[in-house]
Amino acid sequence: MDATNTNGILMVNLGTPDSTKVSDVRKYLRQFLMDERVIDKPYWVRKLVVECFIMPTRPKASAEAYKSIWWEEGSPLLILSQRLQKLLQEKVKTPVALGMRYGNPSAESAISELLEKVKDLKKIFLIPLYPHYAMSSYETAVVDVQDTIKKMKLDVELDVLPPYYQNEKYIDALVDSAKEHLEWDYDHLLFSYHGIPERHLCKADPTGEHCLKVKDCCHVPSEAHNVCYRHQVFRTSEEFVKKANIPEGKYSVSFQSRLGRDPWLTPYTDATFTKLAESGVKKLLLLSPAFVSDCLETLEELCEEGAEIFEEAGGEELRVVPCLNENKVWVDTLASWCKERGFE
Ligand SMILES: C=CC1=C(C)c2cc3[nH]c(cc4nc(cc5[nH]c(cc1n2)c(C)c5CCC(=O)O)C(CCC(=O)O)=C4C)c(C)c3C=C
Ligand SMILES: [Fe+2]
Ligand SMILES: [Fe+2]
Repeated sequence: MDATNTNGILMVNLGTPDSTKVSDVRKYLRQFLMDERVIDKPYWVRKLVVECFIMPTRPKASAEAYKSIWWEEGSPLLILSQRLQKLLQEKVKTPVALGMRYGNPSAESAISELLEKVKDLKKIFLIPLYPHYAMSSYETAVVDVQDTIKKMKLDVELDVLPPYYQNEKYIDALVDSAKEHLEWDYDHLLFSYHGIPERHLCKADPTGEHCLKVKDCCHVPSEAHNVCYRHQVFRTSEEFVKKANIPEGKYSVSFQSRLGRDPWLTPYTDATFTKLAESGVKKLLLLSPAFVSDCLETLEELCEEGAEIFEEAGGEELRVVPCLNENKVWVDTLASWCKERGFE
Protein backbone atom coordinates (compact mmCIF):
# COMPACT_ATOMS: atom_id res chain seq x y z
CA MET A 1 0.00 0.00 0.00
CA ASP A 2 1.28 3.47 -0.93
CA ALA A 3 0.35 5.74 2.00
CA THR A 4 0.66 8.90 -0.13
CA ASN A 5 -1.69 7.79 -2.88
CA THR A 6 -5.34 8.82 -2.57
CA ASN A 7 -6.43 7.76 -6.06
CA GLY A 8 -7.99 4.65 -7.56
CA ILE A 9 -9.06 3.59 -11.04
CA LEU A 10 -12.28 1.66 -11.58
CA MET A 11 -13.18 -0.01 -14.87
CA VAL A 12 -16.80 -1.11 -15.26
CA ASN A 13 -18.29 -3.48 -17.77
CA LEU A 14 -21.74 -4.99 -18.22
CA GLY A 15 -21.31 -8.30 -16.40
CA THR A 16 -22.12 -11.89 -17.15
CA PRO A 17 -23.58 -14.94 -15.37
CA ASP A 18 -21.43 -16.75 -12.77
CA SER A 19 -21.77 -19.99 -14.71
CA THR A 20 -23.78 -21.54 -17.53
CA LYS A 21 -26.22 -23.11 -15.06
CA VAL A 22 -29.79 -22.05 -15.88
CA SER A 23 -30.21 -20.79 -12.29
CA ASP A 24 -27.16 -18.50 -12.59
CA VAL A 25 -28.26 -17.22 -16.01
CA ARG A 26 -31.75 -16.56 -14.60
CA LYS A 27 -30.32 -14.60 -11.66
CA TYR A 28 -28.17 -12.50 -14.02
CA LEU A 29 -30.99 -11.85 -16.50
CA ARG A 30 -33.37 -10.89 -13.71
CA GLN A 31 -30.95 -8.28 -12.32
CA PHE A 32 -30.16 -7.01 -15.84
CA LEU A 33 -33.71 -6.74 -17.12
CA MET A 34 -35.19 -5.35 -13.89
CA ASP A 35 -32.90 -2.33 -14.36
CA GLU A 36 -35.20 0.65 -15.07
CA ARG A 37 -32.67 1.97 -17.58
CA VAL A 38 -32.86 -1.27 -19.59
CA ILE A 39 -36.60 -1.97 -19.54
CA ASP A 40 -37.78 1.58 -18.92
CA LYS A 41 -41.34 0.81 -17.86
CA PRO A 42 -43.09 1.34 -14.51
CA TYR A 43 -41.92 -1.22 -11.93
CA TRP A 44 -45.05 -3.40 -12.10
CA VAL A 45 -45.03 -3.52 -15.93
CA ARG A 46 -41.31 -4.38 -15.95
CA LYS A 47 -41.86 -7.09 -13.32
CA LEU A 48 -44.76 -8.53 -15.31
CA VAL A 49 -42.80 -8.52 -18.59
CA VAL A 50 -39.67 -10.03 -17.01
CA GLU A 51 -41.40 -12.69 -14.90
CA CYS A 52 -44.24 -13.69 -17.22
CA PHE A 53 -42.72 -13.29 -20.68
CA ILE A 54 -38.93 -13.53 -20.34
CA MET A 55 -38.12 -15.74 -17.35
CA PRO A 56 -40.10 -18.82 -18.39
CA THR A 57 -37.98 -19.47 -21.51
CA ARG A 58 -35.01 -17.11 -21.92
CA PRO A 59 -32.71 -18.36 -19.13
CA LYS A 60 -32.69 -21.88 -20.60
CA ALA A 61 -32.09 -20.65 -24.17
CA SER A 62 -29.42 -18.16 -23.05
CA ALA A 63 -27.69 -20.81 -20.91
CA GLU A 64 -27.36 -22.96 -24.06
CA ALA A 65 -25.88 -20.00 -25.94
CA TYR A 66 -23.43 -19.31 -23.09
CA LYS A 67 -22.37 -22.98 -23.07
CA SER A 68 -21.29 -22.67 -26.70
CA ILE A 69 -18.88 -19.79 -25.98
CA TRP A 70 -17.80 -20.44 -22.37
CA TRP A 71 -14.07 -20.83 -21.68
CA GLU A 72 -12.42 -23.17 -19.19
CA GLU A 73 -11.54 -20.14 -17.03
CA GLY A 74 -15.07 -18.71 -17.21
CA SER A 75 -17.14 -16.22 -19.21
CA PRO A 76 -15.11 -14.56 -22.00
CA LEU A 77 -16.47 -11.11 -21.06
CA LEU A 78 -15.21 -11.46 -17.48
CA ILE A 79 -11.89 -13.10 -18.33
CA LEU A 80 -11.09 -10.53 -21.03
CA SER A 81 -12.06 -7.64 -18.73
CA GLN A 82 -9.83 -9.08 -15.97
CA ARG A 83 -6.92 -9.41 -18.40
CA LEU A 84 -7.44 -5.79 -19.47
CA GLN A 85 -7.44 -4.71 -15.81
CA LYS A 86 -4.12 -6.53 -15.29
CA LEU A 87 -2.56 -5.03 -18.41
CA LEU A 88 -3.60 -1.52 -17.42
CA GLN A 89 -2.25 -2.11 -13.91
CA GLU A 90 1.15 -2.91 -15.45
CA LYS A 91 1.15 0.60 -16.97
CA VAL A 92 0.03 2.68 -13.96
CA LYS A 93 0.94 2.72 -10.26
CA THR A 94 -2.57 3.76 -9.14
CA PRO A 95 -4.55 0.64 -8.13
CA VAL A 96 -6.97 -0.54 -10.84
CA ALA A 97 -10.16 -2.43 -9.90
CA LEU A 98 -12.82 -4.04 -12.08
CA GLY A 99 -16.55 -3.96 -11.38
CA MET A 100 -19.58 -5.21 -13.25
CA ARG A 101 -22.98 -3.53 -13.54
CA TYR A 102 -24.71 -6.90 -13.16
CA GLY A 103 -23.43 -10.01 -11.41
CA ASN A 104 -19.90 -10.33 -10.09
CA PRO A 105 -17.66 -8.62 -9.18
CA SER A 106 -20.12 -5.89 -8.18
CA ALA A 107 -19.21 -2.19 -8.09
CA GLU A 108 -19.27 -2.46 -4.29
CA SER A 109 -16.70 -5.24 -4.19
CA ALA A 110 -14.49 -3.40 -6.69
CA ILE A 111 -14.61 -0.20 -4.60
CA SER A 112 -13.87 -2.25 -1.44
CA GLU A 113 -10.83 -3.63 -3.23
CA LEU A 114 -9.66 -0.06 -3.92
CA LEU A 115 -10.26 0.86 -0.26
CA GLU A 116 -8.04 -2.03 0.81
CA LYS A 117 -5.23 -0.81 -1.44
CA VAL A 118 -5.63 2.95 -0.91
CA LYS A 119 -5.84 3.89 2.76
CA ASP A 120 -7.26 7.38 2.23
CA LEU A 121 -9.21 6.99 -1.03
CA LYS A 122 -10.26 10.47 -2.22
CA LYS A 123 -10.72 10.19 -5.95
CA ILE A 124 -11.76 7.47 -8.41
CA PHE A 125 -11.26 7.64 -12.16
CA LEU A 126 -14.20 5.71 -13.59
CA ILE A 127 -13.69 4.08 -16.99
CA PRO A 128 -16.94 2.71 -18.43
CA LEU A 129 -15.94 -0.02 -20.88
CA TYR A 130 -18.44 1.35 -23.40
CA PRO A 131 -17.28 3.75 -26.12
CA HIS A 132 -20.84 5.06 -26.72
CA TYR A 133 -23.45 6.62 -24.46
CA ALA A 134 -26.65 4.66 -23.93
CA MET A 135 -29.01 4.84 -21.00
CA SER A 136 -28.92 1.02 -20.87
CA SER A 137 -25.13 0.68 -20.82
CA TYR A 138 -22.92 3.71 -20.07
CA GLU A 139 -25.45 5.66 -17.99
CA THR A 140 -26.65 2.78 -15.82
CA ALA A 141 -23.04 1.76 -15.08
CA VAL A 142 -22.13 5.31 -13.99
CA VAL A 143 -25.28 5.72 -11.86
CA ASP A 144 -24.64 2.35 -10.22
CA VAL A 145 -21.15 3.47 -9.14
CA GLN A 146 -22.49 6.84 -7.90
CA ASP A 147 -25.23 5.05 -5.91
CA THR A 148 -22.73 2.56 -4.49
CA ILE A 149 -20.43 5.36 -3.29
CA LYS A 150 -23.42 6.95 -1.54
CA LYS A 151 -24.52 3.61 -0.06
CA MET A 152 -21.00 3.00 1.25
CA LYS A 153 -21.04 6.53 2.74
CA LEU A 154 -17.70 7.40 1.14
CA ASP A 155 -16.37 10.89 0.66
CA VAL A 156 -14.90 10.13 -2.75
CA GLU A 157 -14.82 12.30 -5.86
CA LEU A 158 -15.68 10.56 -9.11
CA ASP A 159 -13.98 11.56 -12.36
CA VAL A 160 -15.92 9.86 -15.16
CA LEU A 161 -14.40 9.22 -18.57
CA PRO A 162 -16.88 10.58 -21.16
CA PRO A 163 -17.91 8.38 -24.11
CA TYR A 164 -14.85 8.02 -26.33
CA TYR A 165 -16.56 6.99 -29.57
CA GLN A 166 -14.63 9.52 -31.69
CA ASN A 167 -11.46 9.87 -29.64
CA GLU A 168 -8.50 9.64 -31.99
CA LYS A 169 -6.58 7.20 -29.81
CA TYR A 170 -9.61 4.92 -29.49
CA ILE A 171 -10.07 4.94 -33.27
CA ASP A 172 -6.34 4.23 -33.73
CA ALA A 173 -6.68 1.22 -31.42
CA LEU A 174 -9.73 0.00 -33.33
CA VAL A 175 -7.95 0.29 -36.69
CA ASP A 176 -4.86 -1.40 -35.24
CA SER A 177 -6.97 -4.28 -33.90
CA ALA A 178 -8.48 -4.78 -37.36
CA LYS A 179 -5.38 -4.23 -39.51
CA GLU A 180 -4.67 -7.87 -40.44
CA HIS A 181 -8.34 -8.48 -41.25
CA LEU A 182 -8.48 -5.37 -43.45
CA GLU A 183 -5.88 -6.98 -45.72
CA TRP A 184 -8.39 -9.69 -46.60
CA ASP A 185 -9.96 -9.33 -50.01
CA TYR A 186 -13.43 -8.75 -48.52
CA ASP A 187 -16.44 -7.46 -50.47
CA HIS A 188 -18.08 -5.46 -47.71
CA LEU A 189 -17.35 -4.22 -44.18
CA LEU A 190 -20.30 -4.27 -41.80
CA PHE A 191 -20.23 -2.42 -38.48
CA SER A 192 -22.69 -4.24 -36.25
CA TYR A 193 -23.54 -2.40 -33.03
CA HIS A 194 -25.66 -3.63 -30.13
CA GLY A 195 -29.12 -2.19 -30.72
CA ILE A 196 -31.34 -0.22 -28.35
CA PRO A 197 -35.06 0.62 -28.53
CA GLU A 198 -35.74 3.76 -30.62
CA ARG A 199 -37.66 5.06 -27.62
CA HIS A 200 -34.41 5.23 -25.64
CA LEU A 201 -32.92 7.67 -28.19
CA CYS A 202 -35.89 10.01 -27.91
CA LYS A 203 -35.91 9.74 -24.12
CA ALA A 204 -32.23 10.72 -23.91
CA ASP A 205 -32.61 13.70 -26.30
CA PRO A 206 -32.36 16.81 -24.06
CA THR A 207 -33.97 19.03 -26.72
CA GLY A 208 -36.96 16.71 -27.04
CA GLU A 209 -37.19 17.60 -30.71
CA HIS A 210 -34.11 16.29 -32.47
CA CYS A 211 -33.52 12.53 -32.33
CA LEU A 212 -35.61 10.67 -34.93
CA LYS A 213 -37.66 13.87 -35.44
CA VAL A 214 -35.33 15.90 -37.68
CA LYS A 215 -34.53 14.42 -41.12
CA ASP A 216 -31.12 12.64 -41.00
CA CYS A 217 -30.96 13.74 -37.32
CA CYS A 218 -27.66 12.06 -36.54
CA HIS A 219 -25.86 14.15 -39.19
CA VAL A 220 -27.50 17.50 -38.34
CA PRO A 221 -25.53 19.30 -35.59
CA SER A 222 -27.29 19.18 -32.20
CA GLU A 223 -26.48 19.09 -28.50
CA ALA A 224 -28.47 15.83 -28.50
CA HIS A 225 -25.43 14.10 -29.97
CA ASN A 226 -23.67 14.12 -26.59
CA VAL A 227 -26.15 11.46 -25.51
CA CYS A 228 -27.29 10.03 -28.86
CA TYR A 229 -26.16 6.42 -29.23
CA ARG A 230 -27.06 6.36 -32.93
CA HIS A 231 -25.08 9.52 -33.73
CA GLN A 232 -22.12 8.20 -31.75
CA VAL A 233 -21.97 4.81 -33.50
CA PHE A 234 -22.15 6.55 -36.89
CA ARG A 235 -19.24 8.78 -35.84
CA THR A 236 -17.15 5.76 -34.77
CA SER A 237 -17.81 4.09 -38.13
CA GLU A 238 -17.05 7.29 -40.08
CA GLU A 239 -13.81 7.94 -38.20
CA PHE A 240 -12.77 4.31 -38.65
CA VAL A 241 -13.30 4.28 -42.42
CA LYS A 242 -11.51 7.62 -42.76
CA LYS A 243 -8.48 6.33 -40.88
CA ALA A 244 -8.49 2.90 -42.55
CA ASN A 245 -9.15 4.30 -46.07
CA ILE A 246 -12.29 2.25 -46.68
CA PRO A 247 -14.07 3.57 -49.78
CA GLU A 248 -17.62 4.91 -49.61
CA GLY A 249 -20.10 2.19 -50.58
CA LYS A 250 -17.91 -0.63 -49.23
CA TYR A 251 -19.24 -0.41 -45.68
CA SER A 252 -22.49 -0.04 -43.76
CA VAL A 253 -23.90 0.01 -40.22
CA SER A 254 -26.45 -2.30 -38.60
CA PHE A 255 -27.81 -3.11 -35.12
CA GLN A 256 -27.98 -6.51 -33.41
CA SER A 257 -29.43 -8.22 -30.31
CA ARG A 258 -32.99 -6.89 -30.42
CA LEU A 259 -35.21 -7.98 -27.53
CA GLY A 260 -39.02 -7.68 -27.45
CA ARG A 261 -41.47 -6.23 -29.92
CA ASP A 262 -40.82 -2.50 -29.72
CA PRO A 263 -39.00 -0.90 -32.65
CA TRP A 264 -35.23 -0.93 -32.14
CA LEU A 265 -32.61 0.88 -34.18
CA THR A 266 -32.54 -0.33 -37.78
CA PRO A 267 -31.35 -1.93 -40.00
CA TYR A 268 -31.17 -5.13 -38.02
CA THR A 269 -27.94 -7.10 -38.39
CA ASP A 270 -29.59 -10.47 -39.15
CA ALA A 271 -31.69 -8.97 -41.97
CA THR A 272 -28.58 -7.15 -43.25
CA PHE A 273 -26.67 -10.46 -43.50
CA THR A 274 -29.39 -11.83 -45.76
CA LYS A 275 -29.68 -8.63 -47.80
CA LEU A 276 -25.93 -8.38 -48.37
CA ALA A 277 -25.63 -12.06 -49.35
CA GLU A 278 -28.58 -11.73 -51.75
CA SER A 279 -27.01 -8.65 -53.31
CA GLY A 280 -23.89 -10.67 -54.18
CA VAL A 281 -21.59 -10.07 -51.20
CA LYS A 282 -19.57 -13.28 -50.78
CA LYS A 283 -16.88 -12.26 -48.31
CA LEU A 284 -18.15 -10.21 -45.43
CA LEU A 285 -15.94 -8.58 -42.79
CA LEU A 286 -17.62 -7.65 -39.53
CA LEU A 287 -16.59 -5.23 -36.82
CA SER A 288 -18.46 -4.74 -33.54
CA PRO A 289 -17.11 -1.59 -31.84
CA ALA A 290 -19.89 -1.24 -29.23
CA PHE A 291 -18.09 -3.95 -27.26
CA VAL A 292 -14.53 -3.54 -26.07
CA SER A 293 -14.34 -7.19 -24.94
CA ASP A 294 -15.62 -10.22 -26.79
CA CYS A 295 -18.78 -11.59 -25.23
CA LEU A 296 -21.90 -13.61 -25.96
CA GLU A 297 -23.08 -11.03 -28.50
CA THR A 298 -19.94 -11.31 -30.64
CA LEU A 299 -18.89 -14.93 -30.12
CA GLU A 300 -22.32 -16.52 -30.37
CA GLU A 301 -24.65 -14.06 -32.10
CA LEU A 302 -22.17 -12.91 -34.75
CA CYS A 303 -19.55 -15.66 -35.15
CA GLU A 304 -21.97 -18.59 -34.83
CA GLU A 305 -25.54 -17.50 -35.67
CA GLY A 306 -24.46 -14.70 -38.00
CA ALA A 307 -22.22 -16.94 -40.10
CA GLU A 308 -25.08 -19.43 -40.45
CA ILE A 309 -27.55 -16.76 -41.62
CA PHE A 310 -25.06 -15.25 -44.06
CA GLU A 311 -24.07 -18.60 -45.58
CA GLU A 312 -27.65 -19.82 -45.85
CA ALA A 313 -28.47 -16.69 -47.86
CA GLY A 314 -25.62 -17.38 -50.31
CA GLY A 315 -22.63 -15.72 -48.65
CA GLU A 316 -19.34 -17.63 -48.62
CA GLU A 317 -17.42 -16.41 -45.61
CA LEU A 318 -18.06 -14.18 -42.63
CA ARG A 319 -15.02 -13.01 -40.68
CA VAL A 320 -15.56 -11.26 -37.38
CA VAL A 321 -12.79 -8.96 -36.15
CA PRO A 322 -12.15 -9.68 -32.44
CA CYS A 323 -12.95 -6.82 -30.05
CA LEU A 324 -10.19 -4.61 -28.66
CA ASN A 325 -9.66 -7.11 -25.81
CA GLU A 326 -5.93 -7.04 -24.93
CA ASN A 327 -4.79 -4.95 -27.92
CA LYS A 328 -1.59 -3.07 -27.04
CA VAL A 329 -2.66 0.26 -28.57
CA TRP A 330 -5.91 0.03 -26.59
CA VAL A 331 -4.08 -0.66 -23.31
CA ASP A 332 -1.71 2.25 -24.04
CA THR A 333 -4.72 4.44 -24.81
CA LEU A 334 -6.37 3.62 -21.47
CA ALA A 335 -3.08 4.25 -19.65
CA SER A 336 -2.66 7.61 -21.39
CA TRP A 337 -6.20 8.67 -20.39
CA CYS A 338 -5.41 7.76 -16.77
CA LYS A 339 -2.12 9.67 -16.80
CA GLU A 340 -3.65 12.75 -18.51
CA ARG A 341 -5.98 13.03 -15.49
CA GLY A 342 -3.26 12.57 -12.90
CA PHE A 343 -3.90 8.87 -12.25
CA GLU A 344 -0.26 7.95 -12.87
C1 LIG B 1 -23.13 -1.75 -26.07
C2 LIG B 1 -23.55 -2.07 -24.93
C3 LIG B 1 -24.87 -2.63 -24.66
C4 LIG B 1 -26.11 -2.03 -24.76
C5 LIG B 1 -26.43 -0.62 -25.20
C6 LIG B 1 -27.07 -3.01 -24.39
C7 LIG B 1 -28.45 -2.81 -24.36
C8 LIG B 1 -29.40 -3.79 -24.10
N1 LIG B 1 -29.19 -5.13 -23.88
C9 LIG B 1 -30.36 -5.77 -23.65
C10 LIG B 1 -30.56 -7.15 -23.39
C11 LIG B 1 -29.53 -8.11 -23.28
N2 LIG B 1 -28.21 -7.94 -23.60
C12 LIG B 1 -27.51 -9.07 -23.29
C13 LIG B 1 -26.16 -9.30 -23.40
C14 LIG B 1 -25.20 -8.31 -23.57
N3 LIG B 1 -25.44 -6.97 -23.81
C15 LIG B 1 -24.24 -6.29 -23.88
C16 LIG B 1 -24.05 -4.92 -24.08
C17 LIG B 1 -25.08 -3.99 -24.24
N4 LIG B 1 -26.41 -4.16 -24.07
C18 LIG B 1 -23.20 -7.27 -23.70
C19 LIG B 1 -21.73 -6.96 -23.67
C20 LIG B 1 -23.79 -8.51 -23.52
C21 LIG B 1 -23.07 -9.85 -23.36
C22 LIG B 1 -22.94 -10.29 -21.93
C23 LIG B 1 -22.12 -11.54 -21.77
O1 LIG B 1 -22.30 -12.22 -20.74
O2 LIG B 1 -21.29 -11.90 -22.60
C24 LIG B 1 -28.44 -10.05 -22.76
C25 LIG B 1 -28.07 -11.41 -22.15
C26 LIG B 1 -27.93 -12.52 -23.06
C27 LIG B 1 -29.21 -12.92 -23.69
O3 LIG B 1 -30.06 -13.53 -23.05
O4 LIG B 1 -29.38 -12.54 -24.88
C28 LIG B 1 -29.71 -9.46 -22.77
C29 LIG B 1 -31.00 -10.07 -22.31
C30 LIG B 1 -31.38 -4.79 -23.69
C31 LIG B 1 -32.85 -5.08 -23.46
C32 LIG B 1 -30.78 -3.56 -23.98
C33 LIG B 1 -31.37 -2.22 -24.15
C34 LIG B 1 -32.53 -1.84 -23.79
FE1 LIG C 1 -27.34 -6.15 -24.24
FE1 LIG D 1 -29.35 11.29 -33.31
